[in-house]
Amino acid sequence: MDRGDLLGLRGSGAPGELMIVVDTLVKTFPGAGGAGEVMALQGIDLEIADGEIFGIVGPSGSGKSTLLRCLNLLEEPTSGRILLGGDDLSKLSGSELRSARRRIGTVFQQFNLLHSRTVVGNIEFPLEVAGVGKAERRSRAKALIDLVGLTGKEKSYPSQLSGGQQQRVGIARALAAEPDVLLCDEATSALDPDTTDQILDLVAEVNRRLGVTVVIITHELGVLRRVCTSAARLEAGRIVETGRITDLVAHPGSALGAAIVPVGDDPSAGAISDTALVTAIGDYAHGPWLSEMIRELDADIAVVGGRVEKVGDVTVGRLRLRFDVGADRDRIARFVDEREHLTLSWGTDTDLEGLSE
Ligand SMILES: Nc1ncnc2c1ncn2[C@@H]1O[C@H](COP(=O)(O)OP(=O)(O)OP(=O)(O)O)[C@@H](O)[C@H]1O
Repeated sequence: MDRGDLLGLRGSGAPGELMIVVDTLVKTFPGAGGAGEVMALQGIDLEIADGEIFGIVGPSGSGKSTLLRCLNLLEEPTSGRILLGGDDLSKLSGSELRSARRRIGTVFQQFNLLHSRTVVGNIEFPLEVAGVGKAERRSRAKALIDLVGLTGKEKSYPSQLSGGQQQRVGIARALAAEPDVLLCDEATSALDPDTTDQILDLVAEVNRRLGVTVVIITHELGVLRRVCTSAARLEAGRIVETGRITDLVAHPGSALGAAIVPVGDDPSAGAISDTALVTAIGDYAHGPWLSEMIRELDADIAVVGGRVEKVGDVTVGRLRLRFDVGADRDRIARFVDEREHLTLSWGTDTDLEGLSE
């Protein structure tokens, strides 16, 4: 699929069309010192729609990097398939494989720039390797420098740039071959919080203007909140939950949703099992649903925790509520069920490893 001229800005891809399909992907490595095999990926199924910004999270050793390396064709799957825009990558070899590689750009945590080359030289490098002529290289590099906000820095070397500027070069270089997919491997982990936000905003702009599908490996909840449209959580080489971010947040049983909008422990020291976590999504989060609940249920309710977050461009409010002893849980459930934008679960949140604020 041709992403077109970078100078001509585009909207995102056809909604609903799948860009990446991972089908029963298994990856094993030989164990160290003759020990048995390490099964890094144990049958991953994943669908990523064209134009999405898809986050992948999980604790250390859960298989995130292995999955990313299978997606950018640095690792060969042991079994299973990866389809990119409908093409089965496992069936490609030689020149087809090389051109498939150019459909995927990768941005690294440590930028991985060539220190002996200028900004322009770094961005042009993948185009040189691909045999693109000089005039075309220059014009693409210029458009990308503009896009990532580095105009005036063309002749600087990486050592003369801040971390955020170096990552802008990393993003421009990854986009040089006009890929369909941008893979970001902990691309903001080496950056301070303000620079992280600027780089995330750039990734979102690239996604919107070029229509590039973005896959982000991250341990930062802020990344999921700020830019991701969907996410998957890995544990021990398997996907344990996946979905649109707003659906995960609204879903009462979702550990990832709870981590994205955490309410925290109940400081009133009562039993958590007696409290309910109520989530309100969108405009409803701004509305008087709590007073409605108190009126309609004629209940005494204490608010013992709460948080309101912007998740993408949707507001999500979560409250931990303590009802009076003997409250009618069925009636409370009915009240919530009758309202499309409210969900409720009783009891505790699960603590997730490998995620930080
Ligand atoms: N080249 C390799 N040889 C042997 N085992 C490997 C290799 N690469 C990864 N593994 C093993 O596969 C499992 C998954 O590793 P992977 O690096 O994909 O996890 P991760 O979720 O990216 O971890 P982290 O967050 O720490 O980077 C681990 O048990 C790891 O030790």
